[in-house]
Amino acid sequence: MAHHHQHSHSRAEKESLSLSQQINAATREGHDKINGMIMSRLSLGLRDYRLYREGIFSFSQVYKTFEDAWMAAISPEATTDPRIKTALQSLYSRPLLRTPQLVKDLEYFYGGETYHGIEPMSTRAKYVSHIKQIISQKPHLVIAYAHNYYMALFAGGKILKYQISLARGFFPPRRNMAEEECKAAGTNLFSFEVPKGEEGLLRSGFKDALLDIQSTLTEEERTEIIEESKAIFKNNEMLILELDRLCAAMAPSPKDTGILTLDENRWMAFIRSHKFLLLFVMFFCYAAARLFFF
Ligand code: HEM
Repeated sequence: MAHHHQHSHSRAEKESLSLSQQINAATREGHDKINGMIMSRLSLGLRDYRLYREGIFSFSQVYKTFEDAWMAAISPEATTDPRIKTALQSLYSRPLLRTPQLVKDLEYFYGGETYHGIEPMSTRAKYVSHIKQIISQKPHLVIAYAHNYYMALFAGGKILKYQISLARGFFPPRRNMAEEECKAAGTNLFSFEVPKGEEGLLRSGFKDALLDIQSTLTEEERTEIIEESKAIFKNNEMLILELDRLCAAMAPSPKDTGILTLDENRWMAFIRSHKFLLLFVMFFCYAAARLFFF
């Protein structure tokens, strides 16, 4: 009886989950994995801004592609289904857009250097063409991209910004710019051009708008948004693995940033690289104990 009650209760709860909560629940595993992957690479990226800028270059391509596709889908001449067009218009908020902010970050980190384009056969390029194609076929999938890539900035993004701001000597000096100015010039990705203290309103504004429009979506569209969210986390992983290859080809300078990331892998790596030493120490202790006590 009690069991039955509990069961129906949890089912009722599940049915009342908002689309945002359903996305978060469906991507929890993927999220935890990417979270670990990014945090364990952060201290390396902060040793050399050339590694960090390679990373934000990848993500700038993602934001630019879905934001451009979004603008196209809600423009007056777009042929988007009016129902979806209205939904995408009500989610739109200019200060959320990351493309202009990432352009500023990249301009700062590249300075006078020539900015490389996107390599045709790269993971980035494939992800970009996937986003273009899927959004042109199913414009409601903009919601998956917007939810995951904007909400990310209000949780993990805050933590990243804080860690980046602590990194000593990370921000490359620029002519006529004090260190604080450099810091601001390189972290636009994580800042929103709204009056101070109103950032939370951007986040809640997006969530409220999504709550308002979710009932205008069909069951199938909602399912597709959840499925695409899972694909987004898989694709983020692919981007990170590509960055590993790209960064391995660049030699980071060995200076330490003093940033310790939450990283259990460090211990595993220590044990792996010192296993013979650890074995020897254990054997030695055992032998010493035998010698003394028996
Ligand atoms: C590409 C990478 C990432 C994406 C797309 C992403 C996306 C998201 C999304 C969509 C949420 C749910 C937010 C909400 O509904 O309000 C979230 C929550 C969160 N993320 Fe991330 N995230 C990413 C990386 C990270 C990283 C690297 C960290 C680690 C610092 C992190 C830490 C968190 C935390 C602490 C939460 C809040 C969890 C909660 O409230 O239950 N995320 N993220």
